[in-house]
Amino acid sequence: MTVLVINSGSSSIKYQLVDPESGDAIAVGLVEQIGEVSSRVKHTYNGVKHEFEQSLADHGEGLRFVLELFESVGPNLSEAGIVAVGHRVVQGGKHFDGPTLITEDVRNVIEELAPLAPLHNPPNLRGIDVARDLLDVPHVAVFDTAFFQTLPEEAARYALNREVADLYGVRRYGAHGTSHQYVSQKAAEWTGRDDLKQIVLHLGNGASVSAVVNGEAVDTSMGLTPLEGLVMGTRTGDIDPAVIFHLSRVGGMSIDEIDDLFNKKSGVKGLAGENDMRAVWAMADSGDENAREALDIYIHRLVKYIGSYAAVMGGLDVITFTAGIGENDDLVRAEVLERLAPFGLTIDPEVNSERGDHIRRISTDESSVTVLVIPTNEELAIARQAMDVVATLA
Ligand SMILES: Nc1ncnc2c1ncn2[C@@H]1O[C@H](COP(=O)(O)OP(=O)(O)O)[C@@H](O)[C@H]1O
Ligand SMILES: CC(=O)OP(=O)(O)O
Ligand SMILES: [Mg+2]
Repeated sequence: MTVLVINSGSSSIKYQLVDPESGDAIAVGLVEQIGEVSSRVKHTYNGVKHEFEQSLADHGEGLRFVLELFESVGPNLSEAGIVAVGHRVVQGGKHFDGPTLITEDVRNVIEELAPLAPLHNPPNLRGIDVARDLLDVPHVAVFDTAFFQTLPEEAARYALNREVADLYGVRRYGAHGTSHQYVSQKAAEWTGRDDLKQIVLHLGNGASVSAVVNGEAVDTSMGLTPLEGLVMGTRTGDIDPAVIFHLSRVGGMSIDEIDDLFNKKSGVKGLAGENDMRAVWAMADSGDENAREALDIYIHRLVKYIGSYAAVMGGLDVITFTAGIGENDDLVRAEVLERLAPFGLTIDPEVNSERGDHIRRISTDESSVTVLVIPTNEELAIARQAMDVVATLA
């Protein structure tokens, strides 16, 4: 019994054929640079990595190519015992508080919500359409926003005119919820406690932080769209909204140009010229002042959120780092935690510099807060949630 999981990002598709019970991945793959002159595809099956360079105009073409790879390289999908396809969908608005069977109506709601995740929902939808066309099994949407449906009103509502906000559905929906939920549950299991005050730092290309009390989210940094909050690979995160008025009135920029600037040309890339943290550290090490400043701004924003979420929760037991940067970048972790030393956080540098896919505690026995590194696994979480829906269909 297997589930095919499709995670379409703004310019990539991550996919896994996974056994939801054991958690074993039978095949995993990644399509990158979709829409550019040449896209890169990596497909791993039976321990062998197959790589391709291919022109793939959009996510639909990308997914078709992937499904053909399963035929040519394997495993053959018609013999793989697929019982469901799980789709990551970033924005579910107020409509969905859990995994949902994709019907025509559900598909149309995901389409209507596209303006609230313009970089994510359209590719999510292309993946859904192509996969539903080619694979005749239940398709389940797992929403990034679902875990944040419990946010208290004080965290979810902006101090924006109530009538306008309600008319246009303007509130904070959050994102990356599947990861925040998976990782916070793992932290509870690891510590053997479910009464924790936790901060989860999901630091990938997109990045967000959540405050979780007793397993429920009470605040998170992404808002109406995945643009709010932390400094990200290419996104500004928090910024005074008056910057938009200024760039429009004084800079003569259009709304679409500002949207593109904030989402794709800002963040670490807009400050340092590169968005991969490995490149940014290398630049900073060789004396590039803009790169060093980009890191300082990135770390400053993280420290600010950690402090404010500890205050919101009235205490803090566990901080967990996850996703590409959170799991792999020991220098970011060390600099963030160094700045929290006045609050009694102490770090074990040796454990912090360990590499690998294992859960580890990087704080010392004496530390006032337990600090963990926990690899996220959105694909496994999506597969298991898809199975929960399939179980209700029998
Ligand atoms: N060894 C590493 N050291 C530092 N940063 C890393 C390392 N590996 C990956 N990253 C960072 O992780 C990012 C990708 O994270 P990921 O969670 O896969 O993002 P997304 O899901 O948004 O594509 C890269 O852009 C890079 O900055
Ligand atoms: C919501 C979001 O930012 O997702 P990603 O990190 O995959 O871009
Ligand atoms: Mg991601």
